[in-house]
Amino acid sequence: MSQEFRNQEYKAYIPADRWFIIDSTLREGEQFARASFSSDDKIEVAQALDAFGVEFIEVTTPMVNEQAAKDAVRLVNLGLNAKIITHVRCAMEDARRAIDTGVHGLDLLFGTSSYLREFSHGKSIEQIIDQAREVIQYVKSQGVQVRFSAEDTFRSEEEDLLKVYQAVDEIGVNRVGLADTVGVATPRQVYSLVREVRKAVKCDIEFHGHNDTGCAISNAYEAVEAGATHIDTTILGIGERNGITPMGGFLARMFTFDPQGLMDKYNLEMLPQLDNMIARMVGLPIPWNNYLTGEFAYNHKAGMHLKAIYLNPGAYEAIPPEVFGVGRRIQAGSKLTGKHAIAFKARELGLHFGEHQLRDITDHIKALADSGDLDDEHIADILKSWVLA
Ligand SMILES: CC(=O)SCCNC(=O)CCNC(=O)[C@H](O)C(C)(C)COP(=O)(O)OP(=O)(O)OC[C@H]1O[C@@H](n2cnc3c(N)ncnc32)[C@H](O)[C@@H]1OP(=O)(O)O
Ligand SMILES: O=C(O)CCC(=O)C(=O)O
Ligand SMILES: [Mg+2]
Repeated sequence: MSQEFRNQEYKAYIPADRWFIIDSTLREGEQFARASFSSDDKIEVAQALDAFGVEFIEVTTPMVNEQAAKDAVRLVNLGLNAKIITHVRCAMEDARRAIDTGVHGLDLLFGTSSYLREFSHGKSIEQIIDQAREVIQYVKSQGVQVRFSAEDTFRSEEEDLLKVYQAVDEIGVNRVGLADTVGVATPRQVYSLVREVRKAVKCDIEFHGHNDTGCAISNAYEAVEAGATHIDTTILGIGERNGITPMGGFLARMFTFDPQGLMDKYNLEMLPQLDNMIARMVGLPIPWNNYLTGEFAYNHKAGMHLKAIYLNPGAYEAIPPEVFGVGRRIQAGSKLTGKHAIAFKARELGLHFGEHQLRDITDHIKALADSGDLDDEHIADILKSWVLA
């Protein structure tokens, strides 16, 4: 099987050095129904993420309990290349506690939608800005990075958002964050709001997208296209409800624009290790249709596909599986198979058949497979018995 990888089919119009990953498996991911990471789990996850090459690791607020604070200290003390950031409410008490852990940055958030202003914290836009000023100035005075995010951005008024973002930009944040907290934004909305924010602030822009309506990956992609610099992901997409942008799916999306850039930046072949690690920790299997690492993500079955796949896998694969450390599955024994697939199977066994014989064998296999697929061993037995017949 020849693996000809046609790079010219990829248009590198979003270079991989234009964006960074903030992996939030140890923060948003802890909010997943089945996640409850022990201290040792957190160390294992952080070390794996660091070996993979993510630029930032976001961890749960130390306000959760004493152990969460100790865990943050332990993660910082690992001395990883990835920066450790903790995610806290925009409140002095939280900021002080976070600074005490020695983290490299604080991700502050404050809800700006009418829902959250009314039912969460009860603050007006002016009060949010005043409180943000005090907290941001304090964090900056401690010499660590600071980001301010308007929680529930996409159900907030644009006028309020721009007022808040411009205010925190002037106070001196490193990044502003746009959060699709309930996963309601469309890709076009994300693109257009990030464009507006891009024009309004000097600092970097982060995007955090939930997957309630299935747009988390496309929204993250649109955010980058519109000028976002940092994307929040979690391994397998775990998070509140049905989660956020999954790291693997996001990387698959971005790989198609700049394959070499991604390969230079991350140890992509570690992805199955990361996905398996989180599947084990949350006690669930990797979904069968998961991006890149799902059991059937690289399964090829229909005869028309198999013919081309044998000649060049790129014919039916956007991304070569080996780049992400996974393999392809050739399912040649189904009723949808074709003579080319059977001929390739025969050739693998050193057998060659004429056109008529091949047609007969294929028809025989298709007829048998009508009552259930044949595995490779069964196909091989049939091919060998045909030679002897
Ligand atoms: C969309 C997201 O994922 S946001 C991140 C969510 N993460 C977490 O909640 C982390 C885990 N949480 C916890 O351990 C706890 O909720 C704590 C420690 C943060 C707070 O616990 P409690 O004091 O018991 O409060 P509780 O969780 O019931 O209520 C939330 C409090 O945060 C306040 N709050 C909400 N958003 C903000 C904000 N951006 N800045 C400041 N305070 C805020 C609410 O007003 C409420 O305080 P109140 O009781 O004075 O009204
Ligand atoms: O802080 C942020 O930007 C995101 C917070 C969050 O998890 C959300 O809004 O869904
Ligand atoms: Mg979230």
